[in-house]
Formats: sequence, structure tokens, C-alpha cells
Amino acid sequence: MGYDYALVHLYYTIPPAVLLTALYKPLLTSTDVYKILFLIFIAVTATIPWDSYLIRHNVWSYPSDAIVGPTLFRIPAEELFFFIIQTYNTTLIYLFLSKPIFHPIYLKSRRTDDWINAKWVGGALILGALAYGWLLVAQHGKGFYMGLILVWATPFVLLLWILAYQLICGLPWTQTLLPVLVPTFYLWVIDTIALRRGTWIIESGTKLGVQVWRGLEIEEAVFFLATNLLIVLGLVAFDNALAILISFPKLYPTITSTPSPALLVRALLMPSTKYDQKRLDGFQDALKTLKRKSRSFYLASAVFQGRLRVDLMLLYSFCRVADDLVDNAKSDVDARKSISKLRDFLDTSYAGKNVAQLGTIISSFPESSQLALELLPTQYLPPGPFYALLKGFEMDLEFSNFFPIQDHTTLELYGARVAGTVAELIIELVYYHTASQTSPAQRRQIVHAGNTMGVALQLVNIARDIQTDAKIDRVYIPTDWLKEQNLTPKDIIRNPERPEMIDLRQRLLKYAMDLYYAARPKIDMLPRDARGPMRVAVESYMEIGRVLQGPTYQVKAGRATVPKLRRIIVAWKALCT
Ligand SMILES: CC(C)=CCC/C(C)=C/CC/C(C)=C/CC/C(C)=C/[C@@H]1[C@@H](COP(=O)(O)OP(=O)(O)O)[C@]1(C)CC/C=C(\C)CC/C=C(\C)CCC=C(C)C
Repeated sequence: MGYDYALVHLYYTIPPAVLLTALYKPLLTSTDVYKILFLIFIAVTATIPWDSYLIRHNVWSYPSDAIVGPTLFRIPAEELFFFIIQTYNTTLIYLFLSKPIFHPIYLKSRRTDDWINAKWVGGALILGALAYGWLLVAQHGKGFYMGLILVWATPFVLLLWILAYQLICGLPWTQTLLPVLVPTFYLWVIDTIALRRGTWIIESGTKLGVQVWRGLEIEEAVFFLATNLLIVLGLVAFDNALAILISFPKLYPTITSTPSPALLVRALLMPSTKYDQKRLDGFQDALKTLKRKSRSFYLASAVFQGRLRVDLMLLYSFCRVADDLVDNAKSDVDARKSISKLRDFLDTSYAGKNVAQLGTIISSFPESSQLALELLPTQYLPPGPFYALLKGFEMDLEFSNFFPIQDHTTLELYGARVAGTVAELIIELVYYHTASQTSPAQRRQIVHAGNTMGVALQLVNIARDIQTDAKIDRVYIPTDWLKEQNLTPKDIIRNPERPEMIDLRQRLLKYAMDLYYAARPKIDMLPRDARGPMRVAVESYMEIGRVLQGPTYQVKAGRATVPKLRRIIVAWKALCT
């Protein structure tokens, strides 16, 4: 009996597991836990027969003075623990790297020649490796161990390739190769140390005798590469199945955060020609717009899960399109026409099932806006906030006749219409997608707080955009605040950088912060899974306000911006709260 192998774990595999767990904990979701357990189960059950075979055929062995003693099918307990801890560590690295990824955008219903070629070429290469493995095993010579690795690993790789080649090929290398290479290289180093110390021994008659570097046999290098590849391909296939399940509610009306293995496999086996390409195109557009237009909400979207994330992106896309149609209209008349068309769109959507009429209305919008309208999930969103949002946009148009924001009450009304409504819709989506026990009275309190929070965000938005708004003749600072400084809205339009603006901006920000502090505690009443992500959404936007309260700040495209690292730290803290 000895502790050498146990010490390998104590020194080299457990510390990274503890570190990765601590780092990933704030991001951990129930789906992640399910994925980790699922992968560990598969890894352990798939490796036991193979490992046991290798030990029984003396391909490798463990000196009795290096292991504690208990075995299962001749596999030492430490080795069994290795299957678990390696799968755990590689999975956490993968989860970390893939957090920002929105997997549905990598699904494709159209079969292009490139895709078909990639599928066959990849399949042929894997089959080639399998055939080579068989040859080495059949020869039962120096290539025996290498042959056993290939014969064991390649059928799994082939299966995962067939099921998930779309995502395997489509995902960026940082989500596929990197989580394979990082733990592989680390395990190569550990393996070298263990082989040098004699913690485990590879018999000389069944190895090729080629070393990657001194002390690392080629078979060991390929073994760790193959096992990490299998783990990552398994995770990609899992994400591919989840992406299919969350993307197509018509095919899968109800799903949970932990879908059964049978459902995951069914999703992967569904022919890609059945995918709703329009929805996939809509997701692409929504993600592009979100990434381009809002750094804060783009960051926040990464921590929302499943269908809630999809619907938030679709809601953002609709709000953005509607806001841009009004703000970027050539004239007031055009802007009013757009609002009226948006109202028709809502009327028809909420009136029922007149699909043809809805199609006609949608086709009257610019082509680039149509998908956002078509995919808006009006089936489970109340109409009230949308109509109020349009009223808010109409207040923007009043600037052509007079300055509508006379006092703080009108300012709050404006904020409630353009942003409080958005908060209400977001909360509605949270409750639609999350199981909760909230009573109607609590729900009213939460919606009210959400509305207040929306106003707070809007005030930050106004404080940030004083100059850009002045360029289009808009002044959202209440006229009576200006009066106290002997100013009129026209003075601000003439010179939005006048010295008095410093105090006025700070007053606006203080107002925003007061509303924010009043509403913030109610986030704790939201369903548990939504609290962290909602805090990230709110905090990453409010950070713009905190930046503006400081003496200096970075400006991008004429607007104050929060540096990327600071935004990430803010999001991190919000998740840890
Ligand atoms: C995570 C994710 C994808 C979230 C999507 C959030 C979403 C749907 C935002 C809509 C944004 C939008 C374009 C609305 C149109 C009206 C408008 C312009 C509102 C202003 C947003 C600013 O966005 P941006 O800076 O990109 O705008 P401009 O470039 O100036 O045009 C607003 C400031 C409003 C945003 C308001 C919210 C997101 C609501 C926040 C409140 C909560 C999350 C509720 C918190 C809950 C409790 C219980 C307190």
C-alpha cells in the first residue's frame, strides 16, 4: 500500500478542480450541474471496461506500493477518481469558455456543399483512424496499446461527429480546440511526472517506444488527447441538442433545464431540414444587433439561460427596431407613420390569428426590421407595455413643437413609458420561463420596482446622451431644473457643454441612483435562477452612470463607455451578490 497515486491527485488534479469550482460557481446553473454529472457518468462507464482490459492484459500496471488498495475490475480507486476529476476539470474549462456563446446561431437548416463535404471528410478520417487501430491491435505487437486507444476512442468520436458536426465545425476554435488542448497539455506534464516516479508503468512490449518529450510516451499523449477530445465533443453534442430544443418551441413546446437523455438524442437525430431557418436567421440578426448596439445587455445576455435568453434577445431586437424606426426617420411624418404601423402590428398580433393580415403589415416595414417583428413572442407578453412604449416614442416627437419634459414628473412618465415598460416585459418573460411561487401581490410589487428600475436606467441614458440629444434638438433635462440655473432648453441645444451642465448631469444621476437604490432590493424577490442575470443587466447599465459620476471617463462614438474589464468585474460582482 502507498500514497503515490493519491498524492498525484492531491497535488495536481484536485487543486485545479477547487480553483475552477470557485471561479465558475457564480455562473453555475442547473443545466451545468446536469451536464457535469451526465458527462462524468458517461466517461466513467465508457472507460471502466477498456481500462480494466488494459490492466488485465498487462499494457499498464500500478506498483502495489503506489496505490492505496481498493480496486474495481482491477482498476485502482485512484484511477477511477482520475476519470471523474479529469472529466470535471475539462468540463469546467469548456463551460467557462462557452458561457458567452449563443449556440443556436450555429445551427443551419440549409445543407450547403461545404457542410456535406466536411461531414464526409471528417467521417472518413475518423474511420481511417479506427481501421489503423484495428490493424495495430490485430498485430498484437508494439502498436498494441496505441491500437487499443484508437479502437476504443474512435467509435465514440465518430458517433459524436455524426450527431453534432454542425456545431463542431461551426463553433470558434476557442470553444472546441482550446478546452481540449489546455487540460491535455496539463495532463501530459502530470503524466510525465507520474511515469518518471513510477506511479504507473507502461509495459515495454506493447508500446511504440516513441516519446513526445523525455518521459512522455506517444500512447499516453494520444490517450489524454483522445479522452479530452471525447469530453469536449460530448459537451458540444449536448449543447447542440440543447440549442435545437430551445430554438424550436413549435417542435418542442415544453422543455426543462434538464432534458432527458432520450430527448437530447431525439433532438440530435432530427433532420436539420426541419429546422425553422427563419428563426435561426432572426437569432443571428438579434445577436448581431445586441452586440453592436448594447455592450451592457450583450454582456448580460450571456448569463441568461435557454429560452429566456432567446426571448430577451428577440425582445431587444423588437425594441431596437421600433426605437430606430422612430429615431432614424427622415421626418416627423415618417416617424409618426412608423408608430402607426407598429400600432397596427400590435393590434393585429393581439387580435388573434389573422396570419395573412399580419404578414401584410410586417411586409410593409423595411426588410431589415421584418424578422424582429415576426419573431416577437407576443403569445405570452401582455400588450399594455408595448402600447405604452409607443406612447413614449410619441413623446420624443413632441420636441418638434415644444419641450415636453417640463418637470421631474413628466421626466418620470417618459422614463416609465420607454424603459419601465421594457422592464415589465422582461419580468413577464422571466415568470413565463421560470418556475416560481410568487403571489400576485408580490408580483405587482416586483413589476412596480422593475418599472422604477427602468426609469433609473433611462435617466442614466439621458445623462449620457445630453450632447447627442442636443444635436437633434432634444433636451430631456426638466425645464424647471434649467430655470433654476437661468437657462432654457434652447441654451442647452446651442451649447450642451456649458459649465452648468456638470451640475445638471450630476443631479440627473443622483435622481437615477435614488430610484435604483429604492428598486434594487426587489430583485431578491425574483425567481432564484433569474436574480443573478437580472443584477448583471441592471448593474452593467448603471455602471455607465457611476462612470459619469466620476471626474473622467472614456468616450466611444460620442458616448461615455465603461471599459471592458470594469464591465466584466461589475458583472462578476453582481453574480456573486
Ligand atoms: C439581457 C438582455 C438581452 C436584455 C434585453 C433588455 C432589453 C429588452 C432592452 C431594450 C432596449 C431598447 C432598445 C429599448 C427601447 C427604448 C429605449 C431606448 C430604452 C433605453 C434602453 C437603453 O438602451 P441603449 O443604451 O442601447 O439605447 P440608445 O442607444 O440610447 O437608444 C433603456 C435605457 C431602457 C432599458 C431598460 C431596461 C433593460 C429595464 C431594466 C429593468 C430591469 C431589468 C428590471 C429589474 C427588476 C427589478 C425587480 C428591479
